[in-house]
Amino acid sequence: MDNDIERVLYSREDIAEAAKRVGGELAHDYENKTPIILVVLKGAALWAVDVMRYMQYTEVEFIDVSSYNGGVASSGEVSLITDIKSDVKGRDIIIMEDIVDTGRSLMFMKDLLLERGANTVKTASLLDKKEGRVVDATVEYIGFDVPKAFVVGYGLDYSVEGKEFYRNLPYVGILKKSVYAPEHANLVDADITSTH
Ligand SMILES: O=P(O)(O)OC[C@H]1O[C@H](OP(=O)(O)OP(=O)(O)O)[C@H](O)[C@@H]1O
Ligand code: HPA
Ligand SMILES: [Mg+2]
Repeated sequence: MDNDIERVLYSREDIAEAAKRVGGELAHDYENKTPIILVVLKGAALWAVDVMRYMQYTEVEFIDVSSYNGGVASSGEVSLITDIKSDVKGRDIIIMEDIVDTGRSLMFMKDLLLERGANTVKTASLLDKKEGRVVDATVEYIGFDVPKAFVVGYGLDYSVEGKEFYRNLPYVGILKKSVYAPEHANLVDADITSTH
């Protein structure tokens, strides 16, 4: 799998430091509050666990939304796969994301939560790809500002035909173009699947 990575952007140690920093900021800003950490499945699971260790009181909820039905481009439509279990009315919500790219997933969730009467909705994302934005979605707590490239690792996947790859890499790196656009290299499909 490491062979499919063009360049490592953030090491395991860089990410641990970012989680400590963001967790500290959240602990400070939500002192004496009872926020709900809303983990966006599946990609944000690793980052969310790291960050919440630095916080005091939190409740944890999960939501699963999807807009990348395989491949490297947003389908443009966000679908709600699994809804939140608890009532968010009057609550302070911290959305935990691995990446905010076009911003569509985040916008979809913010609208949903505010419509249901959440008191505040803020976002803590491992990565903020500002150059990818097509809607006006803001991230309040950012691990790293990431350049406009398809990145994988530390929760972020590249999926082909329902199979997910690279989520378990302990770092974040740029995926080689030859993996998803074989015409850019001397690779054929068979080589791609055999490299994972
Ligand atoms: O800003 P956007 O362009 O909407 O992209 C960001 C979203 O895309 C990814 O999720 P994905 O749909 O791939 O689901 P996954 O986390 O299960 O891989 C990522 O985890 C974010 O939720
Ligand atoms: O760069 C990305 N990598 C993986 N998943 C993503 N979902 C949105 N952007 C990305
Ligand atoms: Mg994905």
